[in-house]
Amino acid sequence: MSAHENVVEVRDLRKTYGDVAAVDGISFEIHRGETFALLGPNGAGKSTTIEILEGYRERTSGEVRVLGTDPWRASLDWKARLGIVLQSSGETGAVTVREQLSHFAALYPNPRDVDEVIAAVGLEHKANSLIRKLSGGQRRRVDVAVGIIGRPELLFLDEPTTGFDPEARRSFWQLVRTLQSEGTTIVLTTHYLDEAAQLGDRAGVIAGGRMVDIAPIDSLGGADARIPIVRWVEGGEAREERTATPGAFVASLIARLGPEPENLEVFRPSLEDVYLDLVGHEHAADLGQEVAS
Ligand SMILES: Nc1ncnc2c1ncn2[C@@H]1O[C@H](COP(=O)(O)OP(=O)(O)OP(=O)(O)O)[C@@H](O)[C@H]1O
Repeated sequence: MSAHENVVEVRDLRKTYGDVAAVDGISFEIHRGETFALLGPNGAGKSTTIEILEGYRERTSGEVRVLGTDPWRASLDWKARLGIVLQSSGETGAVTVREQLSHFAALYPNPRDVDEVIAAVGLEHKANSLIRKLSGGQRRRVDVAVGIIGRPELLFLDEPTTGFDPEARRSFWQLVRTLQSEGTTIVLTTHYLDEAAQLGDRAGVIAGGRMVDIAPIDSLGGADARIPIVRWVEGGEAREERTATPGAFVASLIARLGPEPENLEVFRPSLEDVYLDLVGHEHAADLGQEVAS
């Protein structure tokens, strides 16, 4: 069996801030050409991990290799092979969209065409607008454009679609699919589980600085996580049964309780259910906020 080429290799990574272990001994690999989603609640350690991979933050201990190099000791040539879309750029921009992209394009050895990138992020009609006059979602698209202008081998997308309207998210996903088809390796952090499911090949779930699961997205939580659940109320009490044969189980309930068991429902746990189980229900409120915003 041929081994995957690892673009990212992390072994027992730790990062402490005083007494706080922001990242507490995580290990994972990312293969060339895959999209790896890093999931986890607020404060889980995702940004710290990503910033260490990008070479922005020094680790406390552990082994890290990104494109074969230790990011903390990497050269500018190495940096030119990465594309980075930070959580927020703080970009106020007294320049136009086209000027900004031309500026960044000039820093790379083999940049993409500026106008093609502007079109890819759907900003053709804003190419000559000052960045500070754009809406929040439009500025975010400029961040994405800057991230891909250098034709990166490895692209980091840290909550890329926060603030996008639904249509803009769909077109962003389309853009990511194009990058995937060109062979770009992508590290994505997101609180939108549908985004992870749409774009990710595998996901790592971090909680409290530890990797609680790492698997292809549709296998997260293990084989049993998506076994259907039957819920009903019996004698005033909520009951629940996990069963691979829900039809037969409901038939047995009907035989016992009559044709309409109270509050009967049968459902297969969604990715969100599996995720919440993995990170613990105390984090459900964080996710709720993200979904609602
Ligand atoms: N510069 C810092 N100094 C001290 N503590 C920090 C620093 N940066 C992060 N932390 C702490 O480390 C932990 C992990 O933070 P991190 O930003 O990596 O989480 P995250 O998973 O990216 O969260 P979010 O989803 O909110 O972006 C948190 O407890 C945070 O308060």
